[in-house]
Amino acid sequence: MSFMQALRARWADSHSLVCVGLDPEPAKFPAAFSGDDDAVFHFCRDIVDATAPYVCSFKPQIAHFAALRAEDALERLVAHIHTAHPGIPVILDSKRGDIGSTAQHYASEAFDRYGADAVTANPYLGRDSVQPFLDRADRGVVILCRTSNAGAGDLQDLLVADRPLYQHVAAKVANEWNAHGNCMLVVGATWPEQLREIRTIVGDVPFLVPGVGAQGGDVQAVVENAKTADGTGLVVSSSRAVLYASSGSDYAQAAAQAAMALRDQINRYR
Ligand SMILES: O=c1ccn([C@@H]2O[C@H](COP(=O)(O)O)[C@@H](O)[C@H]2O)c(=O)[nH]1
Repeated sequence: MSFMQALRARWADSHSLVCVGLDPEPAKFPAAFSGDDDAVFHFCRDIVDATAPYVCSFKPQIAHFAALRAEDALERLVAHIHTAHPGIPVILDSKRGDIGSTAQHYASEAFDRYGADAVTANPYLGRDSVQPFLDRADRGVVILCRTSNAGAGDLQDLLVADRPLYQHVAAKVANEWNAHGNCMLVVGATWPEQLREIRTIVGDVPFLVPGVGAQGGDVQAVVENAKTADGTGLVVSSSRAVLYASSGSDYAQAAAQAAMALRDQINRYR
């Protein structure tokens, strides 16, 4: 089954558009993990197991593992998700992009080393830099379009032929780069108007939407502005608000509660 087929099946089976982001920060782990040499894996595994019933996907962010020299924990975590929770796709958030010969290795890193079902990619080197990802038709390619951060507009809003650059990215991905039907776009929850504009440009291309929870994005505006006609089309990602919902011994239950509450909040507006 391809990534897109798996995502659609999971949207239906879980009745959830929630993606839990896996951004380990040991300083925020509960006290029980102090002295645990494999704390990154154990903490993330507990979060995955507790939140799995409420999610359509998981999104590990690679820098959070690499900075801790925990790439091995990331490999084992993705393998754990596939084994313990088959059918839940994993989106590796690595925002890669380089000349084609190097991008080939980034694609292999995401899909062959880590076993991700999809990967985030940076479009600003152009199509050849993303082609090695696009060519893996069974995997997803999630392309940065209008990011959630405060400075997103510095470059993404620059007018090119009378349209903001992010709209060119949206149109190019939807009309040219999505030949295998394996593309998604990153559009931040913090930009409701842009969510609506981009949905108009790209039809049913799914969005990965970070920025709810810790970044303050408005869930109602996200869903109402960016869902597709069938009430799907969105992978709404939250990391810190779920992972660190409690720093006590109830961390896993608190994470499950936060994921479930986000699922229910989203579903109210679908
Ligand atoms: O535009 C973007 C693209 C990616 N991210 C990533 O998503 C999570 C957000 O974490 P929260 O704790 O839910 O704020 C993080 O991994 C970012 O690197 C993004 O925020 N915005």
